[in-house]
Amino acid sequence: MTGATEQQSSTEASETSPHQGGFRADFEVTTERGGPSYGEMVEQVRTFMDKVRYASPTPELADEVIEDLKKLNAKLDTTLVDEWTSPSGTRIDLPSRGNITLPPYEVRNGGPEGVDAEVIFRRFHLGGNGVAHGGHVAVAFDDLGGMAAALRAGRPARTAYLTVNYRSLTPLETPLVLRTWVHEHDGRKNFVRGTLHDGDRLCAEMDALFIELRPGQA
Ligand SMILES: CCCCCCCCCCCCCCCC(=O)SCCNC(=O)CCNC(=O)[C@H](O)C(C)(C)COP(=O)(O)OP(=O)(O)OC[C@H]1O[C@@H](n2cnc3c(N)ncnc32)[C@H](O)[C@@H]1OP(=O)(O)O
Repeated sequence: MTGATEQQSSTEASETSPHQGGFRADFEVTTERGGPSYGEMVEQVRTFMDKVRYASPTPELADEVIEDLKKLNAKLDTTLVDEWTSPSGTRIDLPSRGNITLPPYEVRNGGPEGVDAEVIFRRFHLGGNGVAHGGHVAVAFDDLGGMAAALRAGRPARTAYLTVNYRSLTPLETPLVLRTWVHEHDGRKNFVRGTLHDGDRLCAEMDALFIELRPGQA
C-alpha cells in the first residue's frame, strides 16, 4: 500500500518511546545516546564515504573491503533500535545532531528568530566539477529550514514545498554559512527563507513552506 500507511503503523508510540504522529512529541535532545565515541564513529563513516567517492580499487581490494563491511554491518545488526531511541538525529552535541544522512553542520545560533549554522559539504557530496550536488544543498536547507520553523512554532513542522535558487557554485570542504528564518507565518504555515554563503558570495537561496503538525498528525 502507500508509504503513509506504513509510516503510521511504524510510528506508534509506546511508554518507552513516546511521541505523537510522525515526529517526536517533544524535541528530544540528548548528548549521551550512543556513548562518547558515537560522534567519532559517524565521522569515520563520513570519511569512508569520502574515500569511496574517489577510490578506484582493484577487484581484490574491493572484495576485501566488502568482507570488512559485512563484518561491520553484522556488528551493528546486534544494536539496532527504532528511530525514536536511536542517537542519530538527537545528539545536539554533534554535527547535524549525529545524523549521518545530513551534510555536517554546527548551529552557531538557533532560536525563534532563526538559525545560523556552519555547514561543510564533504567530498562525498560531490555533484561534478569539484562542487556540491544541488540535492545535498537542498537537504541542508530542508533540515535547517525545518529547524527554524520548529524553533519559532515550538512544535514540529513538515515541508510542504521547498524551492532552491542556485546562484553560484557551492564548494566542497569549505566552511559555509547557512541561515534560515521564518519570514512570515499564518496559522500553521511558516514561510521560511534561507541563504547559503561562501564568505560574501551567495551560493544559494531557499524559499519554503513548513506546516506545523497538529498533535498526532503523521
Ligand atoms: C539547536 C538545536 C535544537 C534542536 C531542535 C530540533 C529541531 C529539529 C528540526 C528537524 C527539522 C527537520 C525538517 C525536515 C522536514 C521534512 O523534510 S518533512 C518531509 C517532507 N515533507 C513531507 O513529506 C510532507 C508531505 N505532505 C504532508 O504531509 C502534508 O501535505 C502537510 C505538509 C503536512 C500539510 O498537510 P495538512 O497538515 O493536512 O495541511 P493542509 O490542511 O492541507 O494545509 C494547511 C494549509 O497549508 C496550505 N498548503 C499545504 N500544502 C501546501 C503547498 N504544497 N503549497 C502551498 N500551500 C500549501 C494549505 O492550502 C492550507 O492553507 P490555508 O487553507 O490554511 O490557508
